[in-house]
Amino acid sequence: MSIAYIFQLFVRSRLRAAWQKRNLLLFVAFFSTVYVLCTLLKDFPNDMHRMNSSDFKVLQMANNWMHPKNMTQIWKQMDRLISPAGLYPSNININPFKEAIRSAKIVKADMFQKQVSYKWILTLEGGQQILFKPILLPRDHKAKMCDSDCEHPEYEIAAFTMNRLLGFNNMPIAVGRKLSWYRDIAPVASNTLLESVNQTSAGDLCFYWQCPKLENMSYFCFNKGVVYGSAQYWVNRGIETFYNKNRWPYHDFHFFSDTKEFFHYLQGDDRYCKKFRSEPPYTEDRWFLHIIDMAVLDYLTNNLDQRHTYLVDNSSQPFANVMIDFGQAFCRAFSGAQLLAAPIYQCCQIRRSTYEALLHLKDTLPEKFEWETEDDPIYPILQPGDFQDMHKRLRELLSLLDFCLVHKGFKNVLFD
Ligand SMILES: Nc1ncnc2c1ncn2[C@@H]1O[C@H](COP(=O)(O)OP(=O)(O)OP(=O)(O)O)[C@@H](O)[C@H]1O
Ligand SMILES: [Mn+2]
Repeated sequence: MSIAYIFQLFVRSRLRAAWQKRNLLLFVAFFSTVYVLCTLLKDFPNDMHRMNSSDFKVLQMANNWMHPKNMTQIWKQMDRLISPAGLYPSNININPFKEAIRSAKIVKADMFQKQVSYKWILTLEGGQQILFKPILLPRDHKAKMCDSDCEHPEYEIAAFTMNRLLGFNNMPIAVGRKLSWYRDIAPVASNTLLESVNQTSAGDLCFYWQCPKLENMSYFCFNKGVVYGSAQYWVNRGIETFYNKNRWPYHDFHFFSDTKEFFHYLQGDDRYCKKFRSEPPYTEDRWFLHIIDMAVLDYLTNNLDQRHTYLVDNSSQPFANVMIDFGQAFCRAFSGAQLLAAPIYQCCQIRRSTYEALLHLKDTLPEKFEWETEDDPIYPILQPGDFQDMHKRLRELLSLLDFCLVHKGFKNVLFD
């Protein structure tokens, strides 16, 4: 046996060992890949909210993530995000949820005849419902009919956007949605909804509706059956409005109050605030500071209609504050706007996070608002005049708060 032969045997055995090891490596690599893929898929779509927008777009293109089989999961996940702190956490990307509300297939459509505004309740694939308020009135503010209680659903979207930008995160997600009556609604509509409209020879869908404060009914049409409106996530929890002695304590701060008395309080007298603070549940900071947050959003959007609304748990106990009902906001006919800020300037107390969000938005509001709404089917959500009024009111709120900070000191005004 020559040395060359022994060497050859040695080389061959090394090569064979290397080959076997390679197989082993391949084997390990294959199963690791399968394991990693399984882990990723297990959390999909649960992990959607951790993605940024570009990840989301890639995923959308690659996976058809709004496939019917994923929808139940998406809605379940949205429900799981609800906590006493709000309807969704601040640090998540809500674009996937907005997209789902805006485009999931409608499987059932009905009129929603609670309260007074014209609205539908739509069930989406996967079982989630949305409150859909069709836009009936022209978008320019000269044609506003808010003083007749006819609603502008686009303001629900504006209010939602501000609620999010202020970090409240307690308004159900509201986005614009474009629907075709013929394609999306008629095939799944209840008889009540079908019978409520008449089709004209031109293919428009028309109906009469009573705006509460108008003497006669108004006539509205969806041209060629195209319907634009606000689509709002329906919170599947018990929801209640806080009434006290047949009055609404939050409203006592403004337009239900005696005007003369109010101007007295405008001079910096906080007696009314003290009285309010002494009545449960407003003795508790959490509830009281929510009223201040409501006043911030109502003042910014010039909204009179909001009441203190909250979710209850299974034992009917208050669980989380929410904000709803901004369809009559941005009403120029309402002249007592400064009264909407009464809880703020009379009590001179506010969450530090709300104050800081207002400070931040003072200079960034136009770009932030644009960023949040630019892809909406009813963009621009606000007419330039309405937007400028809102920005002006934001600066006014900061001046009111500056006054408080100077007179009462930071530690008495800002709550952590
Ligand atoms: N997103 C939602 N999730 C769950 N419940 C909701 C939601 N939006 C509204 N509701 C319920 O439906 C009721 C009517 O809704 P909303 O206040 O928007 O109607 P409206 O006709 O504009 O009322 P109003 O006549 O007071 O202006 C609310 O009081 C609340 O109980
Ligand atoms: Mn309303």
